[in-house]
Amino acid sequence: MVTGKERRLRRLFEEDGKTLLIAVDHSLTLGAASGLSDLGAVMGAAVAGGADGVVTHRGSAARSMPAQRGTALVVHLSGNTALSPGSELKTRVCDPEAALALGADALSAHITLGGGSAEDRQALADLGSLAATCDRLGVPLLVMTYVRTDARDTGPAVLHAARVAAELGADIVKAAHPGDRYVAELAATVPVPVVLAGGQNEGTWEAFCESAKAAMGAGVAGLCVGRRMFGAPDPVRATAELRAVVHGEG
Ligand SMILES: O=C(CO)COP(=O)(O)O
Repeated sequence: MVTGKERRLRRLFEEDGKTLLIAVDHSLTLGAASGLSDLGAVMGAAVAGGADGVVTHRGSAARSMPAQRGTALVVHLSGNTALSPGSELKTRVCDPEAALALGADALSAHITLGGGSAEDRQALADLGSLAATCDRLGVPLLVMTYVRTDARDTGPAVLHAARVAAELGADIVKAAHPGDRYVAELAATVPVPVVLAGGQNEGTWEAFCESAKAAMGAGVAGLCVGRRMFGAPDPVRATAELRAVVHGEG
């Protein structure tokens, strides 16, 4: 028997067990951030460049996500805006059932840990409840993990938060790049596939691709890239190049 989660996970991960996700949830936080004024064009570029999935909010999914075989839809359920301080603490902005009605192949939620005990407890409670709902509905849960820490070396906190997400039922964990010396440990100690965020669009494109290639070699299952894709001069080409990195093509 194939469970609903397994069936849907196969729409996200290719035969090689790897996935390239393009994340376009930033404009809820930031407004029409650079490169995101036309979300339909960005999503079209993700599809044209061969992304395995697109992560976006419900309104954008309904309006702008092409119904394209081979490109999974991941609906992001968490949000907050930078109009007020504390935008890293998210609230639930979409029900799982509403996301499934839009055709979601997976759901995505954000947790930030390290901001204080009360905030951590709320994030853990919310995640526990959402993971149970995803189990009931047979839909995979991607958890985007973030940490607030004063430590100069954020690697251990990144690893801990990623492990927390898996402990509570995430099927895929997204983490920031924890630093070269922690990537293999991240992949080895989180018992579900880990995808790395792209991060700020800074440094050269070549250096980013080299770092992503090294991370793939160290065992991560893929990438979940936003700003470096939609901030690129040619987002279709950027996606295709990331696809080659993730799937070891070319
Ligand atoms: O998943 C992501 C945002 O939700 C990744 O975005 P960035 O690549 O811009 O860090």
